[in-house]
Amino acid sequence: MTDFFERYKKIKSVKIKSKKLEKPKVVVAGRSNVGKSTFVRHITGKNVRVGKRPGVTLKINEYDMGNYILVDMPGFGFMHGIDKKVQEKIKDEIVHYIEGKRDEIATAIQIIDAKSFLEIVERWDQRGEIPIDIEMFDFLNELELNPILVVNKMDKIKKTQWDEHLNKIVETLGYKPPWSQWEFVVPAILKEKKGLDEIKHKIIERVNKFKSQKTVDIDI
Ligand SMILES: Nc1nc2c(ncn2[C@@H]2O[C@H](COP(=O)(O)OP(=O)(O)OP(=O)(O)O)[C@@H](O)[C@H]2O)c(=O)[nH]1
Repeated sequence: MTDFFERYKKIKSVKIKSKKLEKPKVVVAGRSNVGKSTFVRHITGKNVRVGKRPGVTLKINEYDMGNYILVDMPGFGFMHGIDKKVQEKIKDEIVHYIEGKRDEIATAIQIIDAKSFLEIVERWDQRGEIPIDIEMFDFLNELELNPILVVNKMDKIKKTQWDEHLNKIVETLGYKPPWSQWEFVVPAILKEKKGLDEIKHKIIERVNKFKSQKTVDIDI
């Protein structure tokens, strides 16, 4: 009996060690052309291709960030010259990946384009469909990934209209204005690295929380 417990304890400690060695993942998602590659290039410091043509990012890229692994997902949504079926397949692959690796993912970053987000939402609403950006954000929340919503290209919005615009965005996602009460919202101008430090800070907070929760889970 004692032997059994000793052996069990040994196996358990090996498991704990190997779990602790795994680095949590942080996934980056967003429609095509929202500035995802710009973000990944700035945060990783590596030379990621930044394209003007939508749909440049076609595969999943992973970057070792020290404390975590940054996973750059392919851009989803409508893309010129890409078949609707292929677009659906990309979306399905993203969903499949995130669901499959849920336990390894500390958080997600969803980047949206401040201006086109509301325009696209309106268009989809008129068709009676759920806009893909909203669908993705709801999905990330349903999985309790506590996603960071990066509202990029704020330079396209007049400074005096920032609050009104951001309020509309949070309202569209089902949250009450003012937007500033929601910790997950980060207005950004990624091409000028504005908002980058705040995003980094939120990632680290979430990664640390994830790591401490993981340890508690395993010790029980
Ligand atoms: N105005 C403005 N443009 C930006 C900003 N950030 C990125 N862009 C531009 O938006 C375009 C698309 O940027 P990317 O970083 O390639 O976007 P992406 O989401 O990776 O696009 P895909 O590769 O198609 O998935 C480029 O022309 C960028 O220079 C920003 O803060 N403001």
